[in-house]
Amino acid sequence: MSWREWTAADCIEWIAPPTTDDDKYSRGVLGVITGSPDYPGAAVLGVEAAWRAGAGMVRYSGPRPVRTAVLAQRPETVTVSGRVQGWLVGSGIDPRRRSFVLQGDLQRALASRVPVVLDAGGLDLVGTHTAPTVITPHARELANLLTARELDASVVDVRADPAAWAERAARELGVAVLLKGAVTRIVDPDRDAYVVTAPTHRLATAGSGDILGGILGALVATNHDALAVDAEVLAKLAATAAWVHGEAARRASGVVGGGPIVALDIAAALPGVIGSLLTR
Ligand SMILES: NC(=O)C1=CN([C@@H]2O[C@H](COP(=O)(O)OP(=O)(O)OC[C@H]3O[C@@H](n4cnc5c(N)ncnc54)[C@H](O)[C@@H]3O)[C@@H](O)[C@H]2O)[C@@H](O)CC1
Ligand SMILES: Nc1ncnc2c1ncn2[C@@H]1O[C@H](COP(=O)(O)OP(=O)(O)O)[C@@H](O)[C@H]1O
Repeated sequence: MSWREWTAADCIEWIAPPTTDDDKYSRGVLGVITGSPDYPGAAVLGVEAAWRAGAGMVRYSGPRPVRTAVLAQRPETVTVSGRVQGWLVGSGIDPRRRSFVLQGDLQRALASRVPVVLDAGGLDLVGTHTAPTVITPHARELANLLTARELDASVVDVRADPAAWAERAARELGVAVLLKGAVTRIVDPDRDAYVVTAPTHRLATAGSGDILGGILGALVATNHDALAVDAEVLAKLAATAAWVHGEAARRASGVVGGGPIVALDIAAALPGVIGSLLTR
């Protein structure tokens, strides 16, 4: 299998600017089930990134205190259920502590025949999906997921040969895989394989992966028409999300002379990155 470095030029096709005929629904509605009383921030970060990456609407579902935190940061967010064209599920959820209500919401999302981004505490739901799905593990999460499926892999194994394990996971689980790291690898079950090399290690900061989930969720929602006719688009959207994420972190850090950034800084830099892709 050959892995190709994904570039800015590759991203352009997947960054759809709104047109005269668009409204918030046609742009793409992202449904988000993330966060928990232990990790409310993960929900705030993912929702913020989804808005900043161009979703037409973000619908958030989660426990009341988390909803309150999400709305405090981003009052544009809708918290009633309704039609969605993409799901972002799992960031900031502890898979061992999912409530009955949450379990029902997750099952409905996975059964809804709408494309899904599965992150963190939603990763174990892979296999119950009914539409094109991309999982976004880091090395330890991928090792845990594979081991739970009796495909024994340690974090050391995954780190030693991330490409092979990402490919194996895509094949065995029937989903696109975005394996996070300083080099992010994206592969789909039909073997399209892309690499995104992070332009800054400042990305390695808590909550950065939650931001990536929001970007990818927004891209899934805004490209719902293309995804409906070709599931392979999902790997390209995932590679675009990783590239945009890295570039936003590079820009955010540049503003402070190459210094430290926090996850929300990455989200704040997204409109500039997307705008400059559109004017290339
Ligand atoms: N502000 C927030 O609410 C935040 C919530 N977060 C959420 O916290 C939950 C747990 O996240 P973590 O996965 O960091 O779990 P933990 O912080 O519980 O770490 C679990 C284990 O995974 C290892 N690990 C973490 N990142 C790794 C990597 N890139 N490669 C290999 N091993 C790695 C750690 O060393 C640790 O042994 C997730 O649901 C996540 O979405 C995090 O994103 C941090 C910020
Ligand atoms: N050393 C590194 N250099 C560049 N990017 C990194 C590095 N380590 C992690 N990343 C990126 O930072 C993000 C971290 O996500 P994740 O592991 O989910 O953390 P969190 O759970 O705190 O959000 C991922 O996009 C990953 O690719």
